Amino acid sequence: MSKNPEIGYHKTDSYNEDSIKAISESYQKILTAIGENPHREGLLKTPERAAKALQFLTHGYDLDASEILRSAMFKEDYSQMVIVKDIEVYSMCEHHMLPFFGKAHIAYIPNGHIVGLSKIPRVVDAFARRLQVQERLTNEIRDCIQDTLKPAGVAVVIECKHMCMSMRGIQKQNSSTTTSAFTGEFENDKTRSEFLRLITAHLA
Ligand SMILES: Nc1nc2c(ncn2[C@@H]2O[C@H](COP(=O)(O)OP(=O)(O)OP(=O)(O)O)[C@@H](O)[C@H]2O)c(=O)[nH]1
Ligand SMILES: [Zn+2]
Repeated sequence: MSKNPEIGYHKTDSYNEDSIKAISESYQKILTAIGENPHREGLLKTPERAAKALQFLTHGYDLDASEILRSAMFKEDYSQMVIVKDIEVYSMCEHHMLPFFGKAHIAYIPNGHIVGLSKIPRVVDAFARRLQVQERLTNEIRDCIQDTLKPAGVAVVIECKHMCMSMRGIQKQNSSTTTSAFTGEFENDKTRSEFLRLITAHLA
């Protein structure tokens, strides 16, 4: 898989064949362990398909989130809040390897540089497409933007539903989890409130 920041995400034709082979062999053993027959027709290609799916779902390990941001930073004299909201998040909890998914809302206040807007969702994906906990995902996005772009402040709010809490375990279908992380000017109540108001407002 590529680390090229210009690509920035996984290309479906660039699987790592050695790793696909190793994961497929493991999935074949899992099929046997759950009482299935991995040689029946419907399951013949399943280990390989599942291996490719897992490699896609964890392709963030091969991405350099800072490099993605650095590839599109522009000098600009704009110092108001920039918000990208409702960014779809798909990740996998590191405890059960089940999906958690929802939305991220991200803002920064430029300090000499702005960043190409698409790079913010790309940073989200680079960290989300790994085994994660929602809290670490939130902090990693904040730290990457703060350390690379060096803005006057960063705000990250993530709301997700965790399949490990709905389809198993406590089996709560409607609960969701919100996490947040702030730096700089967003540690100030007034700026943070403005951000929270804007991400809940329906402007369109
Ligand atoms: N803080 C946090 N916890 C998570 C996240 N994803 C899953 N978990 C929790 O991780 C915990 C693991 O707890 P354990 O008691 O070791 O696992 P378990 O026996 O499967 O727990 P139950 O889910 O309660 O059945 C559970 O409480 C999950 O809800 C996450 O992103 N952040
Ligand atoms: Zn879990």
